[in-house]
Amino acid sequence: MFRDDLLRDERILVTGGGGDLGRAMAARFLDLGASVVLCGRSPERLDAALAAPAIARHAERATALPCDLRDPAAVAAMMERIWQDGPLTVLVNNAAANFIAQTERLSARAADAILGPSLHGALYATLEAGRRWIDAGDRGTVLSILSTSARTGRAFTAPSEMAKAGLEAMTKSLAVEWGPKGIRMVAIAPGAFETETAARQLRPGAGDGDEGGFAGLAEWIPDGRLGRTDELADLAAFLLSGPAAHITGETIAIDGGAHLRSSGAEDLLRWPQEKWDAVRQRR
Ligand SMILES: CCCCCCCCCCC/C=C/C(=O)SCCNC(=O)CCNC(=O)[C@H](O)C(C)(C)COP(=O)(O)OP(=O)(O)OC[C@H]1O[C@@H](n2cnc3c(N)ncnc32)[C@H](O)[C@@H]1OP(=O)(O)O
Ligand SMILES: NC(=O)C1=CN([C@@H]2O[C@H](COP(=O)(O)OP(=O)(O)OC[C@H]3O[C@@H](n4cnc5c(N)ncnc54)[C@H](OP(=O)(O)O)[C@@H]3O)[C@@H](O)[C@H]2O)C=CC1
Repeated sequence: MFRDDLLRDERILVTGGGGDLGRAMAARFLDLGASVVLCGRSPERLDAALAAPAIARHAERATALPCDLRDPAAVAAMMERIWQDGPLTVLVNNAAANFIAQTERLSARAADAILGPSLHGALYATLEAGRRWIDAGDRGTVLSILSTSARTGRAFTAPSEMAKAGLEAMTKSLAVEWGPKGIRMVAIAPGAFETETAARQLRPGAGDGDEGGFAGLAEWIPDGRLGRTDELADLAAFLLSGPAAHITGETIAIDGGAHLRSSGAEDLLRWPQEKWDAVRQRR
């Protein structure tokens, strides 16, 4: 589909690179010639990502740095370390946290557990990369992974929707402010992709024969299926490539048209209180 050297000149930081979608994007960027740095909190998850065959076969161009994006000093230190080996050309804001809950029962700590990495962490990383690009007169691109719910809102995941809508506002605002400085801001809004964490956090089984997972969502999706990680990775690669140079401030949805029909909370809106109580107890 793409030329093998499409991203040859790119050096890309993928936050949450130990997670399913981050890992899939990193592998695709490596296939297309880029150098990639992965970050996340868990060194074990990062090591597992580096050892995965799709990444390990490009080992000379893949590295990882543990970093908790909720800590601005840790983000600054990570960027300093990365820049010691040369500038990034691309930041992919992919790391996030999310879980379903009745919003009125969220503690302040629970809300911050979601807003911290998903909104603040992405902003800290964008500021650290952006100011380095601007100071050096370098070009750069920020790709943020949002969610279709930045457009629709979604019941029972309000803090995550607030974070993703905030990142969409950042994408549009900085496209204008930083565009003249050579920085491009783009975003992808995925619909449902059955990654291990998303299925566990967003559709936990609640007993009584309910297996959980995303399978039941497909009936709401106009093309009848969930997204595939390779489709997301290809869209990301295109948005980072030369042919996309005139696209900025834009968010592309990849969801089979699902958000035009539903925010994806129809099943949750029918849950009885006992089911919410059961899920809350099992967390
Ligand atoms: C028609 C179809 C349309 C399409 C539908 C699409 C549907 C999919 C849309 C998906 C959009 C986005 C998805 C994602 O982002 S998936 C990625 C999820 N990945 C992660 O969450 C990874 C990171 N996760 C974590 O780090 C943790 O799971 C956690 C989020 C819990 C944060 O961990 P942390 O260690 O920081 O937090 P603590 O365990 O210390 O807890 C902090 C407080 O939060 C409370 N808490 C934790 N879990 C829950 C819960 N499940 N419910 C309520 N409250 C929770 C916890 O009790 C702490 O609060 P207190 O101290 O007050 O008790
Ligand atoms: N799967 C889906 O259906 C959808 C996903 N998305 C978005 O796609 C992106 C990837 O999701 P997905 O691959 O499914 O989820 P994962 O949970 O697999 O990936 C999220 C990654 O973020 C990292 N992370 C979380 N908190 C922090 C933190 N404080 N500092 C650094 N890293 C952190 C986690 O690593 P660690 O725990 O090691 O820190 C994890 O690897 C997210 O932005 C998500 O919101 C959007 C719509 C739908």
